[in-house]
Amino acid sequence: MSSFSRQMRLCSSSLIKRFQHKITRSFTTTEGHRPSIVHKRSLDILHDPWFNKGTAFSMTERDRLDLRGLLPPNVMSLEQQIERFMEDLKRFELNARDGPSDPNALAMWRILNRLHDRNETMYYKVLIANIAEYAPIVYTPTVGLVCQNYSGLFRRTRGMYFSAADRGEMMSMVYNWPADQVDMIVVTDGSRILGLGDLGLHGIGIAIGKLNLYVATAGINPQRVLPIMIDVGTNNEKLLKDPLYLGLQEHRLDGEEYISVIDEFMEAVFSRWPNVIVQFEDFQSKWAFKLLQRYRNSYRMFNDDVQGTAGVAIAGLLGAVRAQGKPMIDFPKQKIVVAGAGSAGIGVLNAARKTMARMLGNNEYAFESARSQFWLVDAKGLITEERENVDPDALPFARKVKEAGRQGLREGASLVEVVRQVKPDVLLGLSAVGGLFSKEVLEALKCSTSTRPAIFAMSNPTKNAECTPDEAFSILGENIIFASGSPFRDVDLGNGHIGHCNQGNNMYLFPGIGLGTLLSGSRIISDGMLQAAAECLAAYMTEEEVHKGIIFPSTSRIRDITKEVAAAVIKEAIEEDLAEGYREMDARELRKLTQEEIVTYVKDNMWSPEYPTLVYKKD
Ligand SMILES: NC(=O)C1=CN([C@@H]2O[C@H](COP(=O)(O)OP(=O)(O)OC[C@H]3O[C@@H](n4cnc5c(N)ncnc54)[C@H](O)[C@@H]3O)[C@@H](O)[C@H]2O)C=CC1
Ligand SMILES: CC(=O)C(=O)O
Ligand SMILES: [Mg+2]
Repeated sequence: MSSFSRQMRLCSSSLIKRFQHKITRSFTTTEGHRPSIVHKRSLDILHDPWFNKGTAFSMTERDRLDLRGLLPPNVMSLEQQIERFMEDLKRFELNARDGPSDPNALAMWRILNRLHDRNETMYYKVLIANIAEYAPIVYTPTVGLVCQNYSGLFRRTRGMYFSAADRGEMMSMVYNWPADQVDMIVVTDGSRILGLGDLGLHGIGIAIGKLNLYVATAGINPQRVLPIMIDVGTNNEKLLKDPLYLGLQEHRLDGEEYISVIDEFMEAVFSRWPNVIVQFEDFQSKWAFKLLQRYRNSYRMFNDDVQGTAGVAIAGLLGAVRAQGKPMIDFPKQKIVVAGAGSAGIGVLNAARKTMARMLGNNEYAFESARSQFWLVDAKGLITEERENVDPDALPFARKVKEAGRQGLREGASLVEVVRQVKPDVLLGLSAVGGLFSKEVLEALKCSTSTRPAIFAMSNPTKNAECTPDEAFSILGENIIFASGSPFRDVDLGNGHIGHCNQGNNMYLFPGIGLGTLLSGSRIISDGMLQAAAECLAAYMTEEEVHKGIIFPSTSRIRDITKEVAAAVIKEAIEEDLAEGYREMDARELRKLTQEEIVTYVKDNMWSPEYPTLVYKKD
């Protein structure tokens, strides 16, 4: 290049730069401050890439554009949004290179999530057809990883957010949701997400995951589900310090202040959608029981961790009795050690005690004597009546001191000591402590008096399982029953036999409980309806299956089992005179249905993903 032409180029490029600089300056000083006129509001703006600013919408804009409640409460700048995006992108590159936390699963979640954002019909068609393969992606275990990385993964908003800062506004905010009909809400306050602790606002991922299953397995119409996060702060110090955290950066509300937020939320959603069903999910135990007692007789609600888990565990425990070649009625003779005295563990114990009492004659004496079948171990060891400040929910299961002494046990005895002395039929873990059923504990279980001991390692996600099926089968041999909360592969025992790994997860019940309640039109969810759901699941497995150690159906059959569970719930609601009907099926018509007709009624009301023909009509 000649020196002349080089000079010309330099000159023209500096001119262009100066000119560009001018253009940019004039653009930012005039255009940047001039408002853009939009002819849209609410979700339509968030779904429009031209106008969407995501979490950067200011509070005044959110009010002006009916966006309040549709976004996480923390307002971000564009720079912060980019920082969050880049951090996520870098983490993804790192994961793909070093493979720390199953990058494939997270990559699959992203691909499925993008499809979910683009085309719900296609998304659910894919999910239903491949439910066994993708339930572990949209639900446990991957959903746990998603919640842990939520601020990086957040793209298009989904669901609603009510925060402590919205007090006094919730009754009007619910109208920002575009659907006039909502059948199912799953709500969390993010305080105990799976076994991962307080994840604050990021817990919305679990509400989304559960509702994915409602649509895929119970056929609830996806236009009528609503995931909700109630952000009352977080006690997770890492999130409190994270400049990119999407939730309120203050400690959790407590006491009356906390209750008043939840009360306001319940009033607001039931005032707009009087027929909605609200599933409480992953609330820390401290509030799970209190809120359940507070609302269960006045609202259509249930707590999945307390009641759904209990039903699944009862079905599994009855399956384990059958697998021993005994009739279910022998259940009250089972010795059961439970590790974990939180919402899930106590929920299971209460339901198991009631089931035993019913089998023993359903009187006070039976209820009292059933309690001696349980040993409850928490982080401080065996719970006895000697324990100071014992949680009132755990108190009914505290062992009497003298009785424990006769068994060679004492207050605070370790899990291994308890297993050694009790020689239980069942060892059930809902402790959120991965590996709690150590080699020593499993060795101790060899002394079980059962012909076929059962191990339920129910904590989620995978890394929190109390033990793996490989560990259980390798130490105890093939003559055991094994179930885990998150999915594991069956174990090849090397002798031509397979060690079956059951998935013992409330996913087998909550969709059917919700669907059955909806279609029965029951105003509450009674103990009887929950019991009917559990018994239906227990009876679903054939003798042949339980003898092979298969006590829960495979996830590929979950849509069918959900239909049966829903029918059982409806039948019970009719028998208890709670059913008020649904749409054209009024209470009188419902009462006329045979068992078979109830199942058909359920099937006919399950949404299936098919493209409808669309026509345009002006408002
Ligand atoms: N498979 C399923 O369907 C379900 C599984 N879960 C799982 O159950 C676990 C617990 O849930 P929550 O009861 O709500 O939690 P939580 O945090 O309220 O309770 C955990 C309990 O485990 C006890 N614990 C802690 N360390 C222990 C140790 N070393 N030995 C014995 N106990 C110990 C604690 O003292 C506490 O009582 C979670 O991992 C959750 O994912 C919960 C619901 C359903
Ligand atoms: C499965 C479930 O609800 C939990 O782990 O919390
Ligand atoms: Mg849960």
